Amino acid sequence: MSKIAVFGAGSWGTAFSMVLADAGNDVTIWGRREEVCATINERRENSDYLPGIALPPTVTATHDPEQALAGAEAVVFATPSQTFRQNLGEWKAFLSDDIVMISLMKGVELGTLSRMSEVMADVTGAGPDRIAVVSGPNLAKEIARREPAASVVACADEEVAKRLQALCHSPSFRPYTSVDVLGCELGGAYKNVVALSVGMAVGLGFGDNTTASVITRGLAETARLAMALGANPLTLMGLAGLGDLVATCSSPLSRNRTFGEKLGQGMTTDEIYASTRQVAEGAKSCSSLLALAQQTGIDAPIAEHVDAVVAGKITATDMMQSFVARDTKAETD
Ligand SMILES: NC(=O)C1=CN([C@@H]2O[C@H](COP(=O)(O)OP(=O)(O)OC[C@H]3O[C@@H](n4cnc5c(N)ncnc54)[C@H](O)[C@@H]3O)[C@@H](O)[C@H]2O)C=CC1
Ligand SMILES: O=C(CO)COP(=O)(O)O
Repeated sequence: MSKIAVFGAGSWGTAFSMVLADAGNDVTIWGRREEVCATINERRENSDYLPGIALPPTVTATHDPEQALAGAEAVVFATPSQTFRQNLGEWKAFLSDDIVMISLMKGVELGTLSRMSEVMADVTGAGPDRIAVVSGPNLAKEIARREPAASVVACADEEVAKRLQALCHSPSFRPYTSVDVLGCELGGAYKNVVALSVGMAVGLGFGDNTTASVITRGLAETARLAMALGANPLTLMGLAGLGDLVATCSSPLSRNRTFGEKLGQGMTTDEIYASTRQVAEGAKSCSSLLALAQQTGIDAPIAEHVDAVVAGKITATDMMQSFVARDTKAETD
């Protein structure tokens, strides 16, 4: 039985802990709030994030990072992206020199424009063979209900990816390997921005033609940037690209789509932040992805418009009108 540490006792950290436990591992969650850890240990439930879901006996929680990491062969990170660099700086002292780090996070850092694998490399000095990501159509609540789903485990070292794949292959969770860490991370971060714009369309009362058009152009925009940065185009057609984009943009469970829906209904960004504790990564990553696209010389109208709506510079209605009115061009340009 392998011991795995999972940092982050929110929706996805907890649901992925269940996957790891179902796959036969002994899992220790590090939680920021002691009361959440106590509930997990005493009531076998994370009532704040996954109420009504019974946790397997091999999942326990602690607020002590050293204790969480003791004897762990891999550590999984599932906290918000924008604070991850600071968090990891605090946890770094407890990481062994050979531990493999896995990011579940779907954001790009503001300012540095770093992906989470790059933050892990910067902060710890670890090489690419110790850095991996898991990304795919994996809405936490559905995973926690053990509904069948697939995902991608990406690491530049294929042997490491295969080892991690075996660690998280459970009866309801099917991981595929990839060596395209960049493609998986950009697919995961960009789909949140596209889900914001789809949510806005839904909030404005538009139907399936509108959402399908935005989803498809969102995939084109994601692929344009990711390929310019060196991603394999097939990654964007796969689970961490199209798969996650479809799941997130279609599901009322998505926090990003819901955030967009509220913007479409006329709420302001501050009002939405005040209404939920859960992270909607796209509301921040729209700025970093836009900056990354500008730096790379890539046209990114969806990121540009979502960023402007989130910043309160234009309305969701302005965004939709502008999408249609933009200069016309060939679909493949
Ligand atoms: N929920 C989902 O369905 C999925 C989420 N993800 C990604 O996983 C990451 C985590 O998301 P969720 O677990 O859903 O978020 P969440 O909002 O449910 O939980 C976030 C967790 O991080 C903790 N946290 C918040 N601020 C913190 C800070 N400054 N320092 C340390 N811990 C902090 C919270 O207490 C909470 O335990 C995000 O990047 C998200 O995009 C990826 C796939 C699925
Ligand atoms: O990444 C996700 C599903 O794969 C979850 O999306 P949200 O963060 O929008 O809830």
